[in-house]
Amino acid sequence: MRRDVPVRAPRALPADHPVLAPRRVGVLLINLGTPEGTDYWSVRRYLSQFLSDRRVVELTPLLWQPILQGIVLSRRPTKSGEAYASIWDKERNESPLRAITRRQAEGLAARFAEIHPDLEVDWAMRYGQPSIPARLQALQECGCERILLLPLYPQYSAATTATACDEAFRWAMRQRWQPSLRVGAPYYDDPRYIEALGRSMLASLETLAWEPERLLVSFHGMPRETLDKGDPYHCHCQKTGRLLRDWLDWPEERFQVVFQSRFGPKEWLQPYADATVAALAAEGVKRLAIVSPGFAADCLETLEELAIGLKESFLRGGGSDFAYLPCLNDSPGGLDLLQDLVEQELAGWL
Ligand SMILES: C=CC1=C(C)c2cc3[nH]c(cc4nc(cc5[nH]c(cc1n2)c(C)c5CCC(=O)O)C(CCC(=O)O)=C4C)c(C)c3C=C
Ligand SMILES: [Fe+2]
Ligand SMILES: [Fe+2]
Repeated sequence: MRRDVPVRAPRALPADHPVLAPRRVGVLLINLGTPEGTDYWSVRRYLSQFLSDRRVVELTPLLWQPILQGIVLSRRPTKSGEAYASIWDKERNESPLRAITRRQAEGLAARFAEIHPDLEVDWAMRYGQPSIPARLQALQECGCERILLLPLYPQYSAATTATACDEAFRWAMRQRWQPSLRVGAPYYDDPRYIEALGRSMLASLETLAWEPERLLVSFHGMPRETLDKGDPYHCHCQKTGRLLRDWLDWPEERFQVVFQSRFGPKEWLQPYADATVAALAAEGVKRLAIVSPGFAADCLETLEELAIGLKESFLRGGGSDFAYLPCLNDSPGGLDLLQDLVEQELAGWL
């Protein structure tokens, strides 16, 4: 039962009291990050910060830093810079990941403006700009005493979700007056996520003049050993895949979960997307569709690696039709999902 709390008239603050902004609630959408440009140094700076993160490469820095700074970062920035250049928005000088994440935040802010005017929506990147500490600081300065961190990763992994939270909590460690922080849960099995994906895929499939013989559901890979160490990422991916197949009612023998974007010489989660596509083409499969539900926004790994690179290798191997089905991005269905997740995670705060 609700207790009746006596309402007190607001007291005037003493003249020398620090100025306080009106109390607000903040939401920070967090994605991975992206370079500032496609030139060698911009990509090198970004990769250096990303690949020095011990949540991403779990080797001792004594061993890894000489390899990273001396070998990896001498060649990879050029190769990755060329890949970024093939998908870059030259007019705004930014990557798709950055543009889409910003539009997701703007779209959510517009939706909440009338229903929750005390809510502030912002976005940040774990690597590069805008940084998590800078945007948390900005939210705090505009009066957010409560902040929801929403890592835009449906499937949890230490290399993505945990490191985003680490960065936010490192900022909080330096604050005298910390805001109350909440973290949105992974949503890999949320029926609203599965349905949004399913509907978006059906809409994309309807635009094709052909029917896929196979549907590949591709997730970003992780080193195989992270599974043995207890990272739930692999299980989350498999569950998303299974729920998606059930929702679509897609025949099991024409459906496969695969892992893409392998980095380094170690074994990663299998089956690999590139090897699977090559094998399917060799088997005589002609028509292939692929979707990547682990990315909330299209990015280098989907637009360049899948929609360009994998398509080329499938066609070269003998395939005739290849369709990449886009991420939810800032589509109406994508924004409906984000709005539902935010409202759910803010229960009691609004
Ligand atoms: C969605 C989940 C992601 C997981 C899991 C993940 C793990 C992971 N990634 C690397 C190495 C690289 N990833 C790169 C790009 C990249 N990775 C993700 C997401 C996940 N990574 C995204 C969204 C992007 C694209 C960023 C963009 O600007 O569009 C890159 C950089 C590009 C390149 O040089 O290939 C690297 C490197 C590791 C090692 C890892 C797990 C341990
Ligand atoms: Fe990655
Ligand atoms: Fe990649």
